[in-house]
Amino acid sequence: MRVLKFGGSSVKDADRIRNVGNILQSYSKKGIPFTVVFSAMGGITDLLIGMATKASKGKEDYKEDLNHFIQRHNDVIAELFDNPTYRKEVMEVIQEQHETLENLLYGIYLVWEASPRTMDYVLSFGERYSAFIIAKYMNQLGVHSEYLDARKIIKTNRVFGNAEVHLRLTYQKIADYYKNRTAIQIVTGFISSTKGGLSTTLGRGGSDYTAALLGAGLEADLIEIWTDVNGVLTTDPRRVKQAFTIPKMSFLEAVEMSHFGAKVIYAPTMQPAMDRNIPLVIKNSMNPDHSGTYISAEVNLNDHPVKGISAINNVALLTLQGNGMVGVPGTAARLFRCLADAGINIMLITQGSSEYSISFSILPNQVRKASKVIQEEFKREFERNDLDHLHIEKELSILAIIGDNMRFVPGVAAKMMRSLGNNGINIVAIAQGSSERNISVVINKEDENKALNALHEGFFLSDIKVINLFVVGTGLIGSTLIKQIHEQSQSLLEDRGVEIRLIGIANSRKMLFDEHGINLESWEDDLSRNGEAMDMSLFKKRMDDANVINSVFVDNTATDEISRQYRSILAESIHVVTPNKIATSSSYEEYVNLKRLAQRNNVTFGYETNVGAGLPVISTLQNLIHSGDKIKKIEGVLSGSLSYIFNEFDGTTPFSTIVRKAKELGFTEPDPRIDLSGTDVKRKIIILSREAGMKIEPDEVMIESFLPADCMEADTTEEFFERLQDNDAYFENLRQEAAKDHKKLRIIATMENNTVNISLQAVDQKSPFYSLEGSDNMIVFTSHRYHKRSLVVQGPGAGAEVTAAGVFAEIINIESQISPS
Ligand SMILES: NC(=O)C1=CN([C@@H]2O[C@H](COP(=O)(O)OP(=O)(O)OC[C@H]3O[C@@H](n4cnc5c(N)ncnc54)[C@H](OP(=O)(O)O)[C@@H]3O)[C@@H](O)[C@H]2O)C=CC1
Ligand SMILES: N[C@@H](CC=O)C(=O)O
Repeated sequence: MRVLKFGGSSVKDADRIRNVGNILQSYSKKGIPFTVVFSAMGGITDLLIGMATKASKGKEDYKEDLNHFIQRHNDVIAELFDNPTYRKEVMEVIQEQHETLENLLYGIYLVWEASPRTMDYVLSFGERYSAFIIAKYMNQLGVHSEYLDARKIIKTNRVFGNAEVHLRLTYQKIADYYKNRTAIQIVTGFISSTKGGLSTTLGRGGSDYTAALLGAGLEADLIEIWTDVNGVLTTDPRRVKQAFTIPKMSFLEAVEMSHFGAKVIYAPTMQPAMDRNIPLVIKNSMNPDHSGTYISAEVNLNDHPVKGISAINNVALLTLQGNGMVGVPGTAARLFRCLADAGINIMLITQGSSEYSISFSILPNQVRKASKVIQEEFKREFERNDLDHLHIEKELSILAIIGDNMRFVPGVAAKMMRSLGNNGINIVAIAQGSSERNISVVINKEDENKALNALHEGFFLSDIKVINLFVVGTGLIGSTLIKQIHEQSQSLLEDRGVEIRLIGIANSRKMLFDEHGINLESWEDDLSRNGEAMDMSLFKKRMDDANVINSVFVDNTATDEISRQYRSILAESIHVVTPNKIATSSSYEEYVNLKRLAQRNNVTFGYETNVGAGLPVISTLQNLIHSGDKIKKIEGVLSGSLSYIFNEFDGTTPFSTIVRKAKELGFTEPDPRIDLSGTDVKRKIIILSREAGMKIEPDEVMIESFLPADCMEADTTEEFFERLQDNDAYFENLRQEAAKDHKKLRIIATMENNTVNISLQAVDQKSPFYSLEGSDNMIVFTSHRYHKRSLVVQGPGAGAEVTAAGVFAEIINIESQISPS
């Protein structure tokens, strides 16, 4: 025998009832013996409560609710019953019920009173209507069924609203009633009666309870709870898109999950099933082929240590602390006794072994009462300052990871803390039950979504990791980066299990956000059409508000307006990746602070593309240093644009024309004066020197300027090009002087003996820099280990594709940092 139960959402209208009819018909055809419990149609119980409450206050508009109630049921009957005989039969009975309910409400309206006892009677109409209509409908479908009012078989005490069941009597009545019945019994959920026949109700989750009682009374093989989701999910799917069905769980795991907010099944209702060891299955009436979640006594040691993640939204944490608690027996007993006497439910308790404090969480609406009873109970201790003030924190959430096998697997708690810590989520309190089936943390409510996603990814989605991008700067590098991400996204997902989502994007004019991911094909149009005015502080706020895990801020601008924000962004545990060199080459203090902040917050500060664009220059240097090498000298051609300009400058084309070409090719900075003045090279050699261990400030770099003074006095880029043109002969002269000695012109930066300089040099064939091509950079490291022959990094040092690829690589590498294992 199976007991099936369908909740209100599964029978909320005629279509849904037809769907349930199909499910039951197929069971009947397969010859599976079953009985079915029904809740009231979705929304009906609330409607009944509303109309009775209005009537009890003398408000005549209860009649509107009543009409709505009558209409909803009449409509369903009209839609379901095409057979006139059945329709007539159903309507006659229902019509009578309408009148009874109408009279009952009128009575309440007259006496201005709806006691819990009357209320239970009013509420019984919801389940009685649904079960009766469906029983008749099943007969119309050809499935021999009978309506069973559960008040006949479920007997309770007289605690109206939340009655306690007389189990033995109820089981006996169930067994007796079902004996020798051939028709399928269609039973009202939620309602019951006293021995004397007064209507009672079973409280929250009552229809599930009815099913569990029937299961136990009939010694069923299986209880099927049909709802509108595919079983118990790993976590709330409205918060975590990737939540999925837990195929199997133990009774105790299900109890833990439901205590911590999972609404699929109400824990106490499972008790009869647990007592008699009857498995339950949670299924979706809208997706009957889905196997749902199977809940039984079985604990499978091969199962994942964590089955689900639950959250209780909005709790308060109270902390009682003071020296007067240390070593004093009975303090905790007094605390919890006074709270229990006040009817305050405690959801989580934690006490450090120092015994200096006890923290516990309760619902926020009970804080005032709790505070009052604690002040009274510990009046003397507070007066003598043995206890400090009661500390109250609100706007918190409890998150719990749940699983039977956690106790056998070391490192689960560590992984939980790491997943939260890596995403900058502060933990206010931690508790673990001695069953080790549950580890709970208290966090700020505003972090709840992010925390659920972080934990879900950490424990369940090791195969797919999401990186959420916030990109500022959509010029040459920014737009190339987005293009590359778009082209690569499918294979990244398939080959590396990395999903990159562009959540926010901005240029100097507009910004646009979409927490589900901005379209990587139409982003440009979307940004210009739908974007709002760019405001960096608002951009940061949006980033905070999105509160998504694994957030990466990418700065593709060339301005310090944006790089000034890194500090506060890193402090929020958001990774920063940037080709913009301004921050790392500004004051030494800023450079060190940013690196420390990133380290402290467990996030990446990625600036590999600051030197050599896509070339592995900084990482090579860092590897040398980390492995204990000492850098003696760094010498390099560090500017891609200047390299290109001097490689092309062979006397056939004027200098100024080649500079223009370098800009067109995307080798120069947005403002080419930054390259031609040596500022860009200066920034790069500062960064390399710092990486090599030198505490250098920008004003300590010596630059031998090679530009005529009037060029640098130009106010605009265009004027700069005109002045360069005026000086073409000067540059040609420099070139010819060098060529006379078979030399080539190169801008070379050097760091040696704690001094750093940049100069225009004419180099001969013996120089490693002589034979550079295109936008080549060449960086020569001489170190203790590389002293006979230096270590050389060479390759294109500028250009949109290589630079964007370098930025992209740093973003992808963050995946290893967010790896849960
Ligand atoms: N080119 C190369 O080979 C290399 C470049 N880099 C670095 O890459 C960075 C980007 O260079 P590139 O793409 O050529 O520059 P672009 O001038 O092409 O793009 C700059 C982008 O930044 C935006 N921007 C400027 N100011 C702001 C602001 N205050 N707020 C928001 N957005 C702003 C611009 O907006 P808008 O579109 O509205 O003007 C534009 O989208 C630079 O820091 C550069 O040094 C590093 C290595 C190599
Ligand atoms: N403008 C820069 C680009 C890379 O940083 C250069 O010319 O090297």
